[in-house]
Amino acid sequence: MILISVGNTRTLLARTQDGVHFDSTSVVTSLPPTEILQQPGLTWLSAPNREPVALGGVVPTVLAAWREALATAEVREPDPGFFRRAVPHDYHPPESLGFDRRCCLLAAAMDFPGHDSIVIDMGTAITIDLLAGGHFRGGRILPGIAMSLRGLHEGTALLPEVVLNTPPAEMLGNDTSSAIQAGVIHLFADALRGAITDYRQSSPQAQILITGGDAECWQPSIPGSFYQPHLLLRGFYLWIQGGVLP
Ligand SMILES: Nc1ncnc2c1ncn2[C@@H]1O[C@H](COP(=O)(O)OP(=O)(O)OP(=O)(O)O)[C@@H](O)[C@H]1O
Ligand SMILES: CC(C)(CO)[C@@H](O)C(=O)NCCC(=O)O
Ligand SMILES: [K+]
Repeated sequence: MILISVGNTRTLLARTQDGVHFDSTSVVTSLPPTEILQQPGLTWLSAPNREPVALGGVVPTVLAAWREALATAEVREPDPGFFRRAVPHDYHPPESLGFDRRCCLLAAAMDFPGHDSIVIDMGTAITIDLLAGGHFRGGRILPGIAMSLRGLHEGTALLPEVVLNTPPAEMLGNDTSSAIQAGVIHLFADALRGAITDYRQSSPQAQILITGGDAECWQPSIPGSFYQPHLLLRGFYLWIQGGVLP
């Protein structure tokens, strides 16, 4: 099966035989799907006799462009009813819960039944969601790391665009760049730790699953967390399969 997941910054293009191992690459979401399909390295996406394509994401206009570009393929889109049954929730309105959050919650619910999970997705935006007793209890949406750094640069005259070092940062910065490093790294470290502490008041045993473009370098600063690079793809696969495993 081929999986296409449209994120705000990057679009994941993946292929799997078993729903466990994923061959994946990503392209910038702003590139038109027709151009992506013509890239030499991606012929498996557009080859004749191609396998079924699962399509999902969080950018409606880009999803529409993909539907058009894939017109001749067998395109499968996730069924909200299945999600609702697999991961009951009170999100309002229910359909507004982001596709990427749903995929990660579904993977956590189906792969770790009986476990409560705090699901952290560090992408363009960051989400910190609580799955407890098999139900999605709600979560937090934060600006992402790259977006926050860009915001400081674009909203001021004197702050440069900074590339973030790997956490931890020094407590006190003594030049502009170090002060931004200290500010942004501590902002997110404190936000993640705070959410974990708060959520564990109701779910003391909750495990921490962390995924998304910025997850790998942040995982070590969240003690006890598990880096799950393919959490979204795994959930997307399970969703499209309707929970039936091969
Ligand atoms: N090659 C890359 N290009 C852009 N951002 C990257 C790259 N690798 C890692 N990142 C980091 O990943 C973050 C974006 O995460 P991700 O790739 O999960 O975004 P996304 O798929 O657009 O997700 P979302 O659906 O949350 O918008 C950025 O904050 C950036 O720092
Ligand atoms: C929160 C993001 C941007 C995270 O990628 C995405 O899941 C999204 O656009 N969600 C829709 C709004 C919501 O989940 O409430
Ligand atoms: K994401």
